[in-house]
Amino acid sequence: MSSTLIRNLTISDAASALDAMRATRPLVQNITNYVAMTISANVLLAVGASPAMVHAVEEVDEFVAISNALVINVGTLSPLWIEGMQRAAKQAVALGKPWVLDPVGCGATKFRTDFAVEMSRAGPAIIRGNASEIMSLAGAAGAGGKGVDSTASSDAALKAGKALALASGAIVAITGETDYVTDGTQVVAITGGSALMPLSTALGCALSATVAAFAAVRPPFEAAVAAIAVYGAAGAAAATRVTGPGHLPAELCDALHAVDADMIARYATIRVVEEVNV
Ligand SMILES: Nc1ncnc2c1ncn2[C@@H]1O[C@H](COP(=O)(O)OP(=O)(O)OP(=O)(O)O)[C@@H](O)[C@H]1O
Ligand SMILES: Cc1ncsc1CCO
Repeated sequence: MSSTLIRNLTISDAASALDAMRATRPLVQNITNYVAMTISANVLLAVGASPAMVHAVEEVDEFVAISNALVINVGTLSPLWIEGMQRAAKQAVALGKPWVLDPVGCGATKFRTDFAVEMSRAGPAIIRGNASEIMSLAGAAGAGGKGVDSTASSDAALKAGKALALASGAIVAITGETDYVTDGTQVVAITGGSALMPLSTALGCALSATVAAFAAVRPPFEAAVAAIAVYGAAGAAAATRVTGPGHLPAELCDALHAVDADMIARYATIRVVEEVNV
């Protein structure tokens, strides 16, 4: 569990994390699904990081060693990829590199759920998923889910998210209309984004990649909050420029390229909803 006290985490912390991330341009290794690859790479480039989509078991040890952070996304899972994911997670933990688990579609099939549970125990710094995925990963009742889409609200998943954080030792980020970040004890709520975002595929996957970029320069709790606030602000700004979900990914990338403290303050909020007593 994170020992970072997050009481004072603000928009200006998110903006300073963004500056730090852009200053170092972290190399983010993505073992991600076929659907998410291009949008994740474009989002990372637009926000100021350097993406690489690398998953072959023969090269993951070397690639994790040169990366600053890693994403493991189980969206289009197959046995060969599983081996690469297991090996990459092990290497990241051994080398002290932060990695983010995106448990796409957890709950849809036993194969995917069992593997997501296995990976949640393999040392991720952060787990980011939609409400149904987080509830399923936590073993909570009523997770629902329709394939890779959520049928639950992030509010309903908060209790499960806290339990998952305590059980896994990871920071858990639950996305939806309101996004939550928790270490199992402290909870931060972030608003932003747009109801159009779930109508464009893989924007959650691309957010997980963004969270990894921030984890290269900030501790996991702060990284997750900052990345989600930056992304939510850019998503909300992008949504003002479109008439439907079709052009949203392009506008999102433009907004992520332009996002700064003013845009974050205008379109996102960060609020501590539970904190530890000190
Ligand atoms: N109703 C909503 N209002 C505002 N923002 C939303 C809403 N639903 C989702 N978002 C935003 O969309 C982004 C992706 O979150 P979402 O929960 O849809 O991910 P996901 O289901 O894992 O996506 P995918 O599997 O398609 O990659 C987040 O930034 C989140 O804040
Ligand atoms: C649509 C879809 N199917 C498997 S992964 C993916 C991307 C969104 O999660």
